[in-house]
Amino acid sequence: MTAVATLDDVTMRFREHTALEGVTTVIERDSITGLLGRNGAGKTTLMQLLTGHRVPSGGRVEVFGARPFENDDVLRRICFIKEGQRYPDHFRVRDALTAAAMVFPEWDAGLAESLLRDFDLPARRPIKKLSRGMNSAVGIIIGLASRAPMTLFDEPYLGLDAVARRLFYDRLLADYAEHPRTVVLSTHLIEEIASLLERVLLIDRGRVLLDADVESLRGTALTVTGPRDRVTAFAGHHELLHSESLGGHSRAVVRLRGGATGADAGDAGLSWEATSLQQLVVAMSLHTAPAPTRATEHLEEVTR
Ligand SMILES: Nc1ncnc2c1ncn2[C@@H]1O[C@H](COP(=O)(O)OP(=O)(O)OP(=O)(O)O)[C@@H](O)[C@H]1O
Repeated sequence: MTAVATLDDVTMRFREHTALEGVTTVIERDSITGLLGRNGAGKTTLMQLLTGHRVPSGGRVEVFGARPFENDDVLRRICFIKEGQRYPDHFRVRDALTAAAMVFPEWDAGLAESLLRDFDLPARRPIKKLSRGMNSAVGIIIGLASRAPMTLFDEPYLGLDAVARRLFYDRLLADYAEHPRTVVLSTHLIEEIASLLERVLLIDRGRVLLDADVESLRGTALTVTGPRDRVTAFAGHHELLHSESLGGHSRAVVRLRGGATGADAGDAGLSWEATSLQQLVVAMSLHTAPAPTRATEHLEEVTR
């Protein structure tokens, strides 16, 4: 594994708010990493650190072996497509592409033209007159045609319809296969992009909750259902992420320990199914959310 970027014990504070705390991770060369997490988890902040838009309050960020902040040698190898990207008021679609062609050394004009056709974008229309989804498509075209060694997409699909999103995933995968590079993609549409991802970095309230190879995650999380006592007994041997009960029946999401498999759940008299990446992310994020009982206790304290 070769690292393109490393974050070492990184903290980012905004006055009294800590957006990231003790984040240590590696972004691998030529991989597609999904940056996941709930609203306000710290995904955009992490991308801003990787792209030199911010300097960490603590710890060290390195990209291509150096600190990215005000480092042209690093920054010219990075393309950052931000959520709701803005362009100069007078820019037409064509102007945005011409400007991008000057900024990115690996720019592929042929790819940009074919993407323009794919997304059905009018090259001469002023960008401020584009619909929200068309505006997002401009960012996606720039991100893909830049062929930047590290490309970051921060929730790139505001307003994009399902067909255009599918187009994005297909074109990304096809171009990535021919021109491997490092892609980091933040999204809430986990189910849609799960098959694209090679790595997943899950951030929860500023901390890393999961940093793993997607392949290695497969089969390690199960959703088991059955009589409550059996589910409880089985979950006791593994890491319980989430559970719900109705009458004497329970359903639980567990991360397996000790090389266990679905067959072990079957032997324990339970029904089981593999947990999808989305289910796993939701269960893990809920697992760390403040417990309702604690919130209630706090409320009671305040009322008293
Ligand atoms: N400039 C800032 N000043 C103060 N707080 C900030 C600033 N930028 C971000 N934050 C806070 O840091 C936290 C992380 O924000 P961030 O935008 O990184 O989250 P996110 O994971 O990208 O969220 P979303 O999925 O909603 O886009 C949030 O609580 C946010 O309010």
